[in-house]
Amino acid sequence: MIAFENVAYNYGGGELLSDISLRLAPGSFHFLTGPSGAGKTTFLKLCYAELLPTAGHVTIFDHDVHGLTRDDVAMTRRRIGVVHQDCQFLDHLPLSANIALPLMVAGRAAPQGDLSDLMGWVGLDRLAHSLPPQLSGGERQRAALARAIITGPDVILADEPTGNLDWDMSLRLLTLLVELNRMGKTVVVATHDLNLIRQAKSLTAARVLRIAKRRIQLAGADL
Ligand SMILES: Nc1ncnc2c1ncn2[C@@H]1O[C@H](COP(=O)(O)OP(=O)(O)OP(=O)(O)O)[C@@H](O)[C@H]1O
Repeated sequence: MIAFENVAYNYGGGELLSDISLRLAPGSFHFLTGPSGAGKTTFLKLCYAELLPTAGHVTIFDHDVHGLTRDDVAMTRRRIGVVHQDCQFLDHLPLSANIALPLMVAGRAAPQGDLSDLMGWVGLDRLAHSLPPQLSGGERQRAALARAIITGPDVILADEPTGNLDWDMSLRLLTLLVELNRMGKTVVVATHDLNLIRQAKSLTAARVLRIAKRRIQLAGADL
């Protein structure tokens, strides 16, 4: 689904990621961990062609990103839902409109039933008419997840989705991600939170990728 072959990335100050070869198989669940600044967000950006590798090949849905036209990138992005570390909303639009925004941008209408089902699933149905500044951190993160999946992507990339959340809310978000994976979605979650990863192991067969010294390796059972 997404494959890296001898990939490196360099912002200009030396290689941040080097010689990365891995494959994110359809329906897999991966955590990505590593110290702050190790390159987790950079790796995720390579997974949705926001960045192109400075060496090696990234293949997304069987297409090498170097050969993608701008239209191809737009099509590819529709199949990948991204929950950004610092999720931004349009503060003057109600939550339901914010969540439906990716569909509108794609020129598709959100069937009202589908939108309310999705908002119910993330537990935000009663906040459909609220404005983003009125939301708590956990509500914002669940809204960001709903917005990332409204187009029905095959892949969900979440960058520190539980960063500022308390444990109960982190678990709630994790449960949603695990449910999405059970529905067949390929999920990658970047996180510092080793407790969350341990908890997830009781819920799903997640693999853990660890970035260290510019390389990404499968972590052992010590987590
Ligand atoms: N656009 C950029 N230009 C130059 N350097 C950058 C750019 N974006 C990120 N970096 C640097 O690349 C390194 C890795 O950043 P990245 O955000 O991928 O790390 P991270 O593991 O996600 O960190 P954190 O856990 O703190 O979010 C950092 O040193 C960062 O300062």
